Amino acid sequence: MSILSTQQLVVDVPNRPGGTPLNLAIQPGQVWGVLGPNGAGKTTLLHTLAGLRAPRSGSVHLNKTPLVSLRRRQIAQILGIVFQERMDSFPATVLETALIGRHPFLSAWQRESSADYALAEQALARLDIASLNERLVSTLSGGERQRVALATVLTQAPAIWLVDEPTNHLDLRHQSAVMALMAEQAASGRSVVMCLHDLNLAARWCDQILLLYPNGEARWGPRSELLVTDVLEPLYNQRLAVAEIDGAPVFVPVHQRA
Ligand SMILES: Nc1ncnc2c1ncn2[C@@H]1O[C@H](COP(=O)(O)OP(=O)(O)OP(=O)(O)O)[C@@H](O)[C@H]1O
Repeated sequence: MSILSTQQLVVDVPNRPGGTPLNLAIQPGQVWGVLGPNGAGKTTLLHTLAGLRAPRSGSVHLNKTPLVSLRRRQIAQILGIVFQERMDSFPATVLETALIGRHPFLSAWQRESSADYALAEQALARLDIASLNERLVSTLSGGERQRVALATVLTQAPAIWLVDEPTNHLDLRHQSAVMALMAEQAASGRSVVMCLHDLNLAARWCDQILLLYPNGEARWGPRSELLVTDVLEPLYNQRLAVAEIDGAPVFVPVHQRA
């Protein structure tokens, strides 16, 4: 399995002078939650970890090789990304879209094999959208599109998942199912890094936490050290109440009256 690491990484957030250099090692089996207020740089970090955006300084390594020295295809054989925003510019069906997950493993003119189709169909069934296989993605609801994006990466079967808001647009049952899928991926020796706004999903499903502050500062470590009100209230500039439910902390914003 693969290790994604950063050495003195400062992400290039426009108009921000600097930030805490990140020295992270994302190990197989780990689920990382990246948390922070709007604009803190979560998406920018994810794009930098994927090699889609150059860092301000420092570097990202995939299995000790600098990401910049790898070809996109080599990266895509190991690392899968679920973006927050998607441009579905080509008319494609759900099944055709999921099959894109196999493209890093095919040569330029090679057609998908029956094994590739089987992987895509299994992934779509796992995301509960097998009945939509023939539908054009452009006709799907927001939650259905989100599940197609996740099924495409599941078809890719990467060792490292980078996921921007995995539960975007999903109803409660599918939120829970997708987080369980991420945990399952980690349990099978893969690693998952996901940006989250929902502290309660992070508290239940992530074991490592990275907090990004609007001024570029960062803290990271085990969930038990960082998902506490003393740390989270200043991060979000928001008072929180906390209770334990079903074995995990649940955070609720407390309205401050003027
Ligand atoms: N191309 C760009 N030009 C100017 N500013 C940009 C550009 N891309 C990102 N930014 C700014 O960089 C900052 C970090 O953006 P980013 O999308 O990484 O934040 P985020 O933590 O993911 O936010 P959110 O929680 O709202 O999704 C934001 O202030 C954003 O406006």
